[in-house]
Amino acid sequence: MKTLDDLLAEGVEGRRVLVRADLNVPLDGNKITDDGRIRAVLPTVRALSEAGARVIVVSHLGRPKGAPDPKYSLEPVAARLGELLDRPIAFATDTVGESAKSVAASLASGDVALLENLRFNAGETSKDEAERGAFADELAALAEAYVDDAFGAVHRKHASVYDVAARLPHFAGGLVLRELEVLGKLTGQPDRPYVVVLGGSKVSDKLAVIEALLPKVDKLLVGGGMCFTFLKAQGHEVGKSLLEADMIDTCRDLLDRAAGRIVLPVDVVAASAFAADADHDVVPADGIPADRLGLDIGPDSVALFAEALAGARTVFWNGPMGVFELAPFAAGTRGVAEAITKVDGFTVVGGGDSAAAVRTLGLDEEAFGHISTGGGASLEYLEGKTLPGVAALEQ
Ligand SMILES: Nc1ncnc2c1ncn2[C@@H]1O[C@H](COP(=O)(O)OP(=O)(O)O)[C@@H](O)[C@H]1O
Ligand SMILES: O=C(OP(=O)(O)O)[C@H](O)COP(=O)(O)O
Repeated sequence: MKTLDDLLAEGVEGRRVLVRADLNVPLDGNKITDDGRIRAVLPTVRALSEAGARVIVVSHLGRPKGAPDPKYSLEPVAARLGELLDRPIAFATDTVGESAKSVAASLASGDVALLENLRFNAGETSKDEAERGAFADELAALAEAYVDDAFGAVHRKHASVYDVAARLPHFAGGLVLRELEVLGKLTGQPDRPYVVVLGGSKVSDKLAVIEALLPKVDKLLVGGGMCFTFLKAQGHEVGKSLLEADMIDTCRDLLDRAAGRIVLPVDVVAASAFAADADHDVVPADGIPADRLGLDIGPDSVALFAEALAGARTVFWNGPMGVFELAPFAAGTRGVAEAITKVDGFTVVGGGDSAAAVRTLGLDEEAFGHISTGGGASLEYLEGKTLPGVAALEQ
């Protein structure tokens, strides 16, 4: 795999370099609540800019539906990137249209541009190879070399992650290399007990991973939006909680095969609405009222999870235990995160929101062995899957 250092050694003065970053940061309106993913890619952007490249950064933000949606504009990210780099950033209001072309053409050596959200274009995430390829052609036409430093998106077979690499000389950025190196420690023979903690809201993505991960781990603790499909599979009512109805049978099968290694919450903070000021109570996990939704794990669950973590030698955590962005539902995430910081072993937390939770809840970042920018990407890597973005860089 060629790397950014190889590209820098070739010389980039005056060359247009397309940098795929994962700038999918959490937003509250248009305010960035955690800029960790922007900071993570700064060394790459800075190195290219200082070497005289014309740097064109691209990223997705959220999951817009293949068309422009102002809610998911990268404009606030451009402003923050400019502040952190301490230089003006040219922002294109489209990704491969007139604005992007004119911004790319107007860059001088060392200049940095950010293009609008890749996912405003249906071709980016299309399952149709020709449609994806056509979009990748347009992206590739903007530059002469491609650097992938979007670790958080390397598990996606998307145009900017996969197809564009086949169209330009391609190089792995420092963030991607470092993440693969550190996470590699978990793919061999991790010290045991090996405990994985899963939560968050990308339920269908992550349920698919559990199957492959289960034989490798000693305990799998499931909280967040993930746990309700399992609770339902055990025959409990989950009210209006997040539920992946077509995965209930899969969860039942996983519970049967896990022989007690899957640990579920025993209590839940159930709320009348998805809002900070909603009525809420701690209820038993098998007693969620029909008109309520579970927005956090309860204190007994935190204690149960902490007990399972206490003797662990290796821990991987992805996905908040609750809606930590709203204060009444942050205790579960905080409690489990604190338990992980006390583990005497190698601990990794991965995922845009999980890493943001560590920082915004004021936990000690140094107490974790590694904070990864990728949740789904880390999980699929741990699962032993070939990640499309990595495969594309290797070809
Ligand atoms: N019980 C729940 N119901 C709905 N959303 C939840 C619940 N628990 C956690 N979440 C949400 O999950 C989101 C993060 O999920 P995800 O993207 O899977 O994690 P990560 O970015 O760390 O990989 C957070 O925004 C959080 O509010
Ligand atoms: O936030 C991300 O992943 P994560 O929530 O698994 O950490 C990445 O930006 C990938 O986003 P996606 O899951 O919408 O493809």
